Amino acid sequence: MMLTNPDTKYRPFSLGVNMSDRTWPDKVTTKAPRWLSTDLRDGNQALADPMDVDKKLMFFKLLLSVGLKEIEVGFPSASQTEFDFVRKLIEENLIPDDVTIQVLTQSREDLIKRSFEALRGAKKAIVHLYNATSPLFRRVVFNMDKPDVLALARKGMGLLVAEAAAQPETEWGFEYSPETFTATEPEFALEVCNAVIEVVQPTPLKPLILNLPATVEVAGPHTYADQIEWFCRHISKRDSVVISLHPHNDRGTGTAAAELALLAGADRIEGCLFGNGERTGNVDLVTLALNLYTQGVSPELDFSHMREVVKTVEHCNNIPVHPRHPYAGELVFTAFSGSHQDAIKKGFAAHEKRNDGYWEMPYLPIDPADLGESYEAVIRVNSQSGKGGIAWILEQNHGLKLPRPFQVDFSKKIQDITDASAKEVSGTDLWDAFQAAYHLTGPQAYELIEYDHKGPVRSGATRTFVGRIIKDGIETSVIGHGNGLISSAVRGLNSHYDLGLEVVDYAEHALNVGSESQAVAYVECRAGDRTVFGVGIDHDVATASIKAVLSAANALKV
Ligand SMILES: CC(=O)SCCNC(=O)CCNC(=O)[C@H](O)C(C)(C)COP(=O)(O)OP(=O)(O)OC[C@H]1O[C@@H](n2cnc3c(N)ncnc32)[C@H](O)[C@@H]1OP(=O)(O)O
Ligand SMILES: CC(C)C(=O)C(=O)O
Ligand SMILES: [Mg+2]
Repeated sequence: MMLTNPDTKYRPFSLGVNMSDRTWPDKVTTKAPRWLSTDLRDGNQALADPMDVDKKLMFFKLLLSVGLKEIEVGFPSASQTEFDFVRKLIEENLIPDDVTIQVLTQSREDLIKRSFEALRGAKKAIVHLYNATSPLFRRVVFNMDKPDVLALARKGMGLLVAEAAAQPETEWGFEYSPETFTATEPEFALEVCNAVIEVVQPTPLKPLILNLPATVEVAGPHTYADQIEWFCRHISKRDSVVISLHPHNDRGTGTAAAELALLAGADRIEGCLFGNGERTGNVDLVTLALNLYTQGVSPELDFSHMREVVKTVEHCNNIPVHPRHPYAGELVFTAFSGSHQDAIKKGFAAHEKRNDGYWEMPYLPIDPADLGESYEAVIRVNSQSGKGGIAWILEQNHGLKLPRPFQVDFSKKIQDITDASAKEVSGTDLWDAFQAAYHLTGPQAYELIEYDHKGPVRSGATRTFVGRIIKDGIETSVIGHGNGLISSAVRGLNSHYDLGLEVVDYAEHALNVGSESQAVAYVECRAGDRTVFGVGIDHDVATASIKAVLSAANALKV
């Protein structure tokens, strides 16, 4: 049972810095940060079955296709697989010149040496060393005082510098993480990082990466932003350090934390695609990048092949991407509900009319096409749907532009189907239902064989419709007079079959689907107190209109 009194079990976060003069809330992000993917390290270490070399390579290639330039490829001292993967990348020359690989190590001499062994012969590499700095870890995990922790960081970074000097053929970069940064006293985190700066002696041309992780997310995103702004203000040699973020998502605010901390002065973000990673995951690079994109800022990452990205990541991680995952889930561009569909349909029409390129679409913050998605999934129909969505699908798939009263009529018929089935109706089902509802397929009481239309083509002149119609299996000749094709046909049908049909509205348009050019005609008819609708499709627009009248006549039989 849930405790009613968490205050006897949990303490509120209290290591915040005093930042009443914070400046980040007024800032705007105008350029992409440096990105590092840690899918192959932090993501991988969180999998029940870590990736083998083949999967790591597949993921690595995917990251290259997305445009990642810094990739943490593993923890080579952890296992043979991790070591072998780094060797493979180097020995088989699989790392493009503009890409830098990074590896992680603890501050332990044997592990550091093994990491450098793994990296031998690399053109460029970043060695990333971490040790936890927070009071809890000092007390419980390391049994160390602050000076011991400082010494551990200094010693490890000193070893990195020495090992790098012994392998001068590689262009080295160094990264230091005070693990559990957000839960560390800010002054102590600063002291450790300044000590590391003393050891590494970075310069603006050879900067040190200081990665400030929310190893476990323990406070709100605004607190992380304050911590980062405070750190940026106080760190020595700010021009010689790259401030990197590494948010995890324990409170579900990893993305917010990264975005606010970026405003607070950070230069670089480490995370994983779709937020894989320890526990609730690392911050999601896809969401961060596309959040920038939809603000008109190029993230310098390419997700125009999103389905392929999702498929590969799902395969390598053996974890599905949630159907509602921002930008990537299979349902995120889909509206089932009527008012959303109506707004989207109107949005697309307005977009086409405006033709200024700007994306202003109700309910769709990004153009699915930018992610390589079609518009097919944008509207799907179930019992929550309305006429607009149904009309959209018929227009997208079959080119039909149903007049509004026709939309209302067909939507009622679909509602009956979805209410009865409690299921989604596919585009194919919708088309089948349309053809059946308006007698384009299936048994028909009235069927046109051929017709002729005679008489002077002049305004007000009487013309004659002569048609051969099959009615309930019996062929009949139908003759009617009127001042137009439709009126003469309707009169003919009324006098032969006593239908009492009256056309109250008519519409037609060309139908270009595939290579075929056809015409479609719609009629709305009254017969006594009944209103029926008819549709006809033919290569010839006049024939389409006769078929539409017969379709309405068929509706009277139902
Ligand atoms: C927040 C993060 O993601 S940190 C990265 C975590 N990733 C991983 O751990 C994945 C790879 N790790 C591994 O495969 C293993 O932990 C190894 C190979 C690195 C080390 O394995 P082992 O030598 O068996 O050590 P094990 O992990 O059990 O214990 C950790 C020891 O290292 C110490 N340690 C932990 N972190 C660090 C560090 N950053 N620097 C120095 N020592 C550390 C611990 O205090 C403990 O010391 P103790 O044995 O004196 O108590
Ligand atoms: C190793 C460090 C950067 C880490 O993964 C974390 O603190 O979450
Ligand atoms: Mg991490």
